[in-house]
Amino acid sequence: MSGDDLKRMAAARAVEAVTDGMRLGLGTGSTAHHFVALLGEKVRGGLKVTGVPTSEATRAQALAEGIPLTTLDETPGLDLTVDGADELDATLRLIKGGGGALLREKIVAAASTRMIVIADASKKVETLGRFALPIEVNPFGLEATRRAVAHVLETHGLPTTLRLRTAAKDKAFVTDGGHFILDAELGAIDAPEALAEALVAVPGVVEHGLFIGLATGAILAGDDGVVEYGTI
Ligand SMILES: O=C(CO)[C@H](O)[C@H](O)COP(=O)(O)O
Repeated sequence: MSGDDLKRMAAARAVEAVTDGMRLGLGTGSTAHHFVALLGEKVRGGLKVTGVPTSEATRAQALAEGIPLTTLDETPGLDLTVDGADELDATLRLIKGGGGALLREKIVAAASTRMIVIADASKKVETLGRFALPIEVNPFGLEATRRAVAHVLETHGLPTTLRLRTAAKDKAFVTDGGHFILDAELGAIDAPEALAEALVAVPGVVEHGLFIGLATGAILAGDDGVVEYGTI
C-alpha cells in the first residue's frame, strides 16, 4: 500500500469519530487533506458540522468541499481537531509544522477539547527530533532571534544549526501569519517540555512545532492496518 493510501486510511477512521453538530478544527497537510475531502463527502450527505481551518490552504479546500466554516472569534471552543503530524511519540507529544501551519494549528488544537492525530505509522518515533523542529519567528530582527534561539539550543546540549526555510527561487517561506520559519535539525530531543518552555521565552519566537499535552488520541495506519492510541 502506498504512503498516500495509508494516510487516507487513517483519515477515514477519524471521520468515523465525527458526529452531528460537532465544531471541528481542520488540520493542514496531505493527511489532513484526505480528512477534509472525506468530511466533505459526509457533509454533502447531510452531516451537520462547522469547521475552523488551520491554514488558508485548508480554508480553500473546505470551502470547495462545501464544509461550513466558522472562526475562533465566533466559536472559541471546539469539540475536536483532526490534524496530521510530522512525528509523534508514545505519549502523544508531537512535532508539527512541516507544512508551515504550526501557529494556527496550535491555536486551534488548544481551543479543542480533543485532538486526534492522523498519520501513516512511519511518523511514530521513540524520541522526538528526527524531523527538523520548525520554529516560527517574526521577520523583524531575524539574525538576533536566530542567535538567541541557537543559544537556547546550545544550553540544552542540542545542535545549533538553524536553516531559514525557503520557498520558490530561494525566497524565505512566509507563513499565513507573515512570519519566517527556522528549521532546527536536532537529532534527538531528550527533554521536549524544557525546550518548549525555553523557546517560547525568546523574544521574536512566535511559536514552535513541539505540541505537548494537546493530542488526546492518534490513528496510525500501517501495512498491518490501523492502530489507535489514546482516546478516539
Ligand atoms: O504540521 C503540519 C503542517 O504544518 C502537518 O500536519 C504535518 O507537516 C504533516 O503533514 P503530512 O500529513 O503532509 O505528512
